[in-house]
Amino acid sequence: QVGNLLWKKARKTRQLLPPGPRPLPFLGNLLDIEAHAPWISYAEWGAMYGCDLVYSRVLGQEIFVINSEKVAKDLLEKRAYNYSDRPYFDHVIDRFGLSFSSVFLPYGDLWRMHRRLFQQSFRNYASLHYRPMQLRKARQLLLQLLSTPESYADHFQTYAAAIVMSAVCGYEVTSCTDPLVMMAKQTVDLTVGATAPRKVAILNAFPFLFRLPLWLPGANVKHDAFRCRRSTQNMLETAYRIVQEKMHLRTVGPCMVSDSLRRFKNRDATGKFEAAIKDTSATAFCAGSETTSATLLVFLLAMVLHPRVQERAQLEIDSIVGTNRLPDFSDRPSLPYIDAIVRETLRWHPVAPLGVPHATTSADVYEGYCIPKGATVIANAWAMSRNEHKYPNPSEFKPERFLTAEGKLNHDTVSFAYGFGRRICVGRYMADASLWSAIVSLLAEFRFTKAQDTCGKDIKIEPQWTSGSTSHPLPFPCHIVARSPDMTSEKLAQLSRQSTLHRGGWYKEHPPASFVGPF
Ligand code: HEM
Repeated sequence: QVGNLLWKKARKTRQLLPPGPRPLPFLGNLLDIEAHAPWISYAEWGAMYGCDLVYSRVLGQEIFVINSEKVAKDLLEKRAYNYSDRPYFDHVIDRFGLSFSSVFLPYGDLWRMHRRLFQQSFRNYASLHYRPMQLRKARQLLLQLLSTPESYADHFQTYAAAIVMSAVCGYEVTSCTDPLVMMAKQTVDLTVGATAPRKVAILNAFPFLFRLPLWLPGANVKHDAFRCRRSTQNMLETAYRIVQEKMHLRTVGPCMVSDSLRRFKNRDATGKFEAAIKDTSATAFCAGSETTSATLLVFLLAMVLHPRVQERAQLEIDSIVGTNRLPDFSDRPSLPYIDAIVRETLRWHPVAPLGVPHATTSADVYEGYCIPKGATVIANAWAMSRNEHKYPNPSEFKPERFLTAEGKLNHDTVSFAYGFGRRICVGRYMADASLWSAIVSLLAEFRFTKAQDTCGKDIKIEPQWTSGSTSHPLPFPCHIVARSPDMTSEKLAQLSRQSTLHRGGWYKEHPPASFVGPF
């Protein structure tokens, strides 16, 4: 009650509100926000008003944007009990068939059940089990890239999806035309488009758009919603069915679904619990594949634009690993520059620039500013990545930022790229290992340069970025070539087999105590 009164007063006087451009009646600040890159508008407001917390209203939605890690930690972590809900865009989430997703669940018992299912398989030590599989997939990625380098974006997507599908339901992806990969890709594309912040705000404010006849302009929303719903439904059923069939045939290896079913076999595996298993698997397919492949695209762009970084990384790999085998996780502690590249990639262009919005469960006051119950609270990872004090010349790609004077990794893990508090990304340990294994393997075997035109001149790259709930570079022209001039698929496959045999015992000899990861 007191919170509500305070909020009414704050809205009226604007004195207790964080700074932000004055909203128009009804539309609010819709027109002040750059549609393609809202994170840039919010970061600019922060700089303009000299405040790390800015306020905007968009079509009746109260939005508080956090532009610094300090404020994000103060609110989303230290006051996590109040900042762990999600804004409920009922019209959008339900119509697009996304209410299954753990990412959008309100903070409550069902979310806790989902989170527990994830944690059992993806917490830091549990995710170590997936490392041999991640390396195997990284080596498949090398082979695919060697045969069709121009399809690099598809290969990254297949790599990311193959890891998630293996970890979640023990499904082995064989090629980029795998039906489950195609299904996941279609669902992810539709979901990322559906959850673009501006679109969500508009559809939430004008739910009648879902009811327009299909021939009217703007009515494609209805069509998209239908496709998205059908696609997510397919995903939900498919993942679960695959595991059940495999369990029936006793061919399923360790994976999230089979582990959950086994762990809870004495419980009633129907109803709520069964639904939660289906929902978490489909969530992982969507949340885990797009983000990882998008980050690999950012990495590739950075390598093409920064040949010196690439050379230094390859020198490091050659001196530690040599050229007779491929790198593996036992090399990780000796390759700090590679880890610095992983971190700089996450920082240089965070693929979830606005994370996923949190929401308050009660009204709050922070540094004299009033934040109402049900407010949307966004952690602007993009603004955090542009912090000039922490990252001088932030638009430059400089992995050295993450190294001490002695060449060791510093303590900055760029954790803001994975969100904050109780809703922090539950797949971050697995994501980190997927990024590392792909990046180190790619650098060990390939050289990435600008493509050349018919006159032999470098083609200038002007990166175009996608916009939605995630952002990554659209495919750009580049030249990907094996470092060894006589490399063939057979030789690469042989190298991969040798490396696996050579280091096969490592995981047994090095149980979780040697966990090397960023968190
Ligand atoms: C580079 C890869 C990845 C990035 C950058 C990333 C980033 C994020 C971010 C920013 C959030 C929102 C956190 C918040 O609300 O504060 C999130 C949530 C989430 N991520 Fe990831 N993620 C990645 C990979 C993965 C993977 C591999 C999985 C699954 C296995 C996954 C599963 C999830 C789930 C389930 C949530 C929702 C958590 C919740 O609401 O409680 N992510 N991720």
